[in-house]
Amino acid sequence: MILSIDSLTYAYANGTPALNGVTFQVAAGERVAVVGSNGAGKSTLARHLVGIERPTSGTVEVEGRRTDELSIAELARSVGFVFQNPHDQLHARTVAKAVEFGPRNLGFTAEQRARACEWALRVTGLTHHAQDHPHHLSFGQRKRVALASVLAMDTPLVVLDEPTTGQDHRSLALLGSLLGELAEEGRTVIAVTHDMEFCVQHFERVIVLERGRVRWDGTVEQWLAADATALPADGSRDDAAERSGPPTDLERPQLTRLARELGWSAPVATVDAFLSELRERTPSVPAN
Ligand SMILES: Nc1ncnc2c1ncn2[C@@H]1O[C@H](COP(=O)(O)OP(=O)(O)OP(=O)(O)O)[C@@H](O)[C@H]1O
Repeated sequence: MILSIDSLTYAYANGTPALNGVTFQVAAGERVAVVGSNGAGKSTLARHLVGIERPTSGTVEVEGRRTDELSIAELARSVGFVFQNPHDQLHARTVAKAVEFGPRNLGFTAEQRARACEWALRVTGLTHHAQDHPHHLSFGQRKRVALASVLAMDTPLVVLDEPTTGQDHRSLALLGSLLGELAEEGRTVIAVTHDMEFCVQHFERVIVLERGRVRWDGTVEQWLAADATALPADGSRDDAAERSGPPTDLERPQLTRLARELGWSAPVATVDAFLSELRERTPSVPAN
């Protein structure tokens, strides 16, 4: 297992509880989407993976080593973290320098640095912006610079916090093919996201967080097909969650919800899958 989280509980200094007994493991090469409503604890969880936060109790192990025994610099060799807001990450005067910063800190040779940066700029579509000042780019482009600067560090685990925010259609396609490329290389990707279409298209496993707990953990197919009122992953009932109803259904893709409303049993999540199911049910709908 590249990541092993056991009974992770965390409360902020002001006493706000953010995580409550989170337990799951991730195998090398998996692509995992962490979803859940505002305040569920997703970003807090992501920050534990890079050591920005440390557990109040419980453990987080990356590549078999407990994160509370490692410095942030040591963890940076194993985990790359792309912040939700690129401002938190970009301090260099050019895009190229921003992307080179991490590999330089990790002690890459000049040749390794050049290769890693060239690749990271290319796969994020930024080669032509290498000499631009990051602050002169759009928000979506700056997010891709932040992504490139993490990819260039060549870590086995990459954690993305809301990667699709501010990305246009072309950039989303680029991000999708990049995730495919990372998977082929056997790198592990964990993304915190509110973007259900993105989650269904590019991830194989979904973890639903709710009020600091794991409410659901399974494959994308199981998640699409699951009953929205399913019990929490640990089999226990959370009274507070019960009172507020089952929010997980709201987090499924729009097309999945539409297909359910139409009474279709097959889980459908993309336009192609929807059309194919529709054509099967309604022969009068022309094939394109
Ligand atoms: N710096 C902080 N100090 C105190 N409480 C915080 C802090 N950051 C987050 N929290 C609280 O911790 C809980 C979990 O927040 P977190 O940001 O991890 O949720 P999230 O699932 O990432 O939400 P969102 O989808 O809105 O980004 C919330 O109750 C939030 O108000």
